[in-house]
Amino acid sequence: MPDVALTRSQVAALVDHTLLKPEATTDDVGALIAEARSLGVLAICVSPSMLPVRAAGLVTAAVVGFPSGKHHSLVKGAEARLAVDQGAQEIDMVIDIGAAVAGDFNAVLADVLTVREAIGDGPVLKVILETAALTDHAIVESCRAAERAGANFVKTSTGFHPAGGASVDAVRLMAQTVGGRIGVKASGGIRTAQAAIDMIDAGATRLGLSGTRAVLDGLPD
Ligand SMILES: O=C[C@H](O)COP(=O)(O)O
Repeated sequence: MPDVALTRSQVAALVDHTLLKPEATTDDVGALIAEARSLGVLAICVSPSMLPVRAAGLVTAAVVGFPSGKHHSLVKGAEARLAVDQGAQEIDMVIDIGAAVAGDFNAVLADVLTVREAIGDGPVLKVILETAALTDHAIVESCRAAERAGANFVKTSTGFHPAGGASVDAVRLMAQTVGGRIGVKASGGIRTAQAAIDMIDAGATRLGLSGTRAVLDGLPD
């Protein structure tokens, strides 16, 4: 994808403004919503216990099986169902990263399918692979499994794994694998406007940011 001179509003339209810190309070989420509105972003992304929220005009996303992914699939499904019942329009679930590391991509597919079946076809389902902890082969096969299971996006990272967050190489590989059939969300450690542009140039169609204002302030109006 050619390097394009994206404007502040064009990038903002791709952003899930995110607050997933364990210490986050309902007041913090209220401030997140106000800032999201002021920044003109697409969505907010919060922990499921913070729902329901009053975020009219914004898309509300909630994480599931976060951040380890080591929850039973049925627990992830129930968590996702409850989040949707409490107003989430998008679900960002974490796969069982160990299954991907072990090459058990049928288990990855079953995990994602369980959540998809729990929420139905309406909500957007994004699947967090934790790409910094995976080989290129595991990234490719996990993308394929997620797509087969009905994911709407594949997503790089939780932002909480010691292996790191999003990389341009991982985003490019994910984008090549899904071929535009589903979205690619880059998240985890994206701190500057240039980093955001690089991810978009590599094929990211959504950005998960906690430091959204700093990223957008680096872009032309
Ligand atoms: O999308 C979810 C991530 O937690 C955002 O990562 P970040 O806090 O490094 O921007």
